[in-house]
Amino acid sequence: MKVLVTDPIAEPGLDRLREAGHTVETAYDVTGDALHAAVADANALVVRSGTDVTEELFATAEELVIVGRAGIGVDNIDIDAATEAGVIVANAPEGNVRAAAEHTVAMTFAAARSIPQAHARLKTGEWAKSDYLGTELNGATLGIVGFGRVGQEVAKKLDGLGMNLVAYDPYISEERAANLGAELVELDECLASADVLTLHTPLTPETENLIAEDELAALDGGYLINCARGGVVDEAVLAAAVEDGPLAGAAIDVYAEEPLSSDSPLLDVEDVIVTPHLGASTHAAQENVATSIADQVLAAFESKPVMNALNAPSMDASAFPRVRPYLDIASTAGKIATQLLDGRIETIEVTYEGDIASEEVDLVTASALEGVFEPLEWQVNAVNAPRIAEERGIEVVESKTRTAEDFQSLVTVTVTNGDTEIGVCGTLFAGEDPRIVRIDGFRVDAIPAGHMLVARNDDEPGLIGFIGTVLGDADINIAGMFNARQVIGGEAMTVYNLDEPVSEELQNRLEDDDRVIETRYIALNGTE
Ligand SMILES: NC(=O)c1ccc[n+]([C@@H]2O[C@H](COP(=O)([O-])OP(=O)(O)OC[C@H]3O[C@@H](n4cnc5c(N)ncnc54)[C@H](O)[C@@H]3O)[C@@H](O)[C@H]2O)c1
Ligand SMILES: O=C(O)[C@H](O)COP(=O)(O)O
Repeated sequence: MKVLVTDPIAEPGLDRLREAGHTVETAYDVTGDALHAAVADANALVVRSGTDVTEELFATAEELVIVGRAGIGVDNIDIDAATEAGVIVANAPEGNVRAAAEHTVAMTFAAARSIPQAHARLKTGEWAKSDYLGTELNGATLGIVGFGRVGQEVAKKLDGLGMNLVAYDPYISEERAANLGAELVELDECLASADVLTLHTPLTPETENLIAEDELAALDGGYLINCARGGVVDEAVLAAAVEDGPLAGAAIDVYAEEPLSSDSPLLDVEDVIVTPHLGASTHAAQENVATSIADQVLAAFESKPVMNALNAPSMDASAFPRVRPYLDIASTAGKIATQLLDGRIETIEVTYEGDIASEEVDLVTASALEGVFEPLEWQVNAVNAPRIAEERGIEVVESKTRTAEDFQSLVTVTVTNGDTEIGVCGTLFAGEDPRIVRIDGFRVDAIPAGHMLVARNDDEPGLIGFIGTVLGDADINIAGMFNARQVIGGEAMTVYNLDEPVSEELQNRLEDDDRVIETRYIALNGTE
């Protein structure tokens, strides 16, 4: 597999990929056509914030399985386009949290005590002691906008230094905030009470320019710290607010456009301190995020759950071995059910019975959907199958019961069109041997692999012989067969495992016999 790395990541991450036998190609500062050419045959793309991963890039990157973001923010990656293209997007949301929080604390002190300004003047020989009278953080109020991982880590650190904490975050509980000593408030109250306002939200349509002229006016006399994302605060307005407006100062690590242009108004204002997006730049953080992303790339290559996938079902790695064997059986049951249903699929139900019902089954359901859509879509996988269902207006239902008749675990995929429904039920004998045990209410025992023929016929003597003869005349060997009926002399279903495919012409020959109601040929794994 080829892993293309377009932003610098730490060597231990690259080593992990190489040691697993993959080719690692680095292409830093590459954009436009050169980037498109480099990604064309890549199976994984690893980035930080420096690469724009766009819809156009996904259109070029036909071999791509995963985009790994060695860090937190994914605003540079078009996740919707990735999902459409069936590509997993994963980040490393924990590895640089401490580094980002430490940088925020450093920037808070730098702003409150004018450290960079005083430093620069002393370096030029000026002893400007009387020009700098700072703000003491002990006893001052810290307003935190966005109380997630980094915001909470900053809260812990600055609480320890004697600051009072208020936080604005519409998506967390008051209890969580209170446990960390912060009072959860609305944005206006947060701005009004803060001496230092620190931003820790992602950049989203909702947070873009969240802090503009009115908000900075409300922060009257305070400092603004942004180590989250450029674009959350309006930079021109901020520069003016520090230059001769309501703010005492600002410390900024991230910008709407990076690298920051040399004509940015932020650079002209002495009390706006700037760093070039250094929040995650510590040895420890870079090693953490690089190895985390390498592990996730390797998991994706091996079709294992990707721990921090943002657009695909993920699961606890320790539970995966219990669920893994059901992925194939669910996908196969989905394929068979779809091929047996006449007409458009309107709903898909995935039912879990027995032991499997106690597991996390998102991944199994995604696999069942992948199977259902496989005959319909050119490129479908567990990442985009839920999206395909949604786009087609197909309702997906998941249900669980703890009992499973005579089996340890059963997974049933049922597809419906109006009043017609086809359910295909699979299990694993002895925990590993896949079997289809029910099709449309008929109890069967079929090996779900290779070439299958499902025949519905009258339950009459000689019928099985007739089908066997027709197949034999066409030189098709029967590897296995299971016949089922619900009542004697009623309708029967026979499932054949064959060594060769069955042509339409042969199916017509079978169906020309009045006793044969219909036949369906299904090609499963291993039939290429
Ligand atoms: N400067 C750096 O190098 C650096 C390093 C790490 C993280 N970051 C950035 O820091 C930010 C926070 O990272 P994190 O790991 O804490 O993310 P997180 O997802 O853990 O937390 C983000 C928080 O923002 C909240 N939020 C979302 N929309 C909001 C809104 N409209 N108003 C208020 N709160 C809102 C969410 O509820 C969540 O609690 C991200 O943008 C990340 O990219 C920057
Ligand atoms: O979101 C992040 O993880 C940080 O902003 C770090 O970005 P970087 O990896 O480009 O330094």
